[in-house]
Amino acid sequence: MTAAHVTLCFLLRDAADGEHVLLGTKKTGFGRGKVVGVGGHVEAGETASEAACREVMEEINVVVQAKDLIPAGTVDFVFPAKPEWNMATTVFLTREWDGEPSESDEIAPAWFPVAQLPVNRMWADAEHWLPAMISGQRIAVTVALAADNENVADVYTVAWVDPES
Ligand SMILES: Nc1[nH]c(=O)nc2c1ncn2[C@H]1C[C@H](O)[C@@H](COP(=O)(O)OP(=O)(O)OP(=O)(O)O)O1
Repeated sequence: MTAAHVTLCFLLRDAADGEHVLLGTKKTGFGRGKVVGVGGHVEAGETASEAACREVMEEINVVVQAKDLIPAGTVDFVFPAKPEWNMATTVFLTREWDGEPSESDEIAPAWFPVAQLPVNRMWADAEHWLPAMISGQRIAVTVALAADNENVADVYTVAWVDPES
């Protein structure tokens, strides 16, 4: 599939009521108004790790070092009714960063309990892959969106092997 290469990076921390993940309300561009992961396009000459570190800095003002990124797998978002929206996503988790997440022009971050993700405000596909990745499963997921570009038509998941390990 022809697809833009993007990254997502999920910060994780433990709290009294269990594990929390940092998501954010997208303020601009693709997916505006939805609660999404922090991330964006991999630019020419960048690795996915470099892009993830840059995006967390740009979007939530924290420093994540590439060595602290935990590869979680990939998600290919396929929009059959809108192929120009197709995205090939490299997903990372991290438990280490410097700074306190804060709002940018692009995203308003907030912590959510992993056990209670705000699925009604997220892309409909997120519940099919995000909890599994946060739980430590390394997976390669293909999501086919429905004709409305919102609902999920199909999800296909296989084990993922890190090509860099
Ligand atoms: N079906 C889907 N479910 C989901 O959870 N995230 C999705 C998705 N389809 C796309 N995404 C994510 C992946 C990517 O991080 C993001 C889109 O990238 P960007 O935020 O960079 O796009 P924008 O066009 O807003 O920004 P620029 O790159 O600055 O133009 O949307």
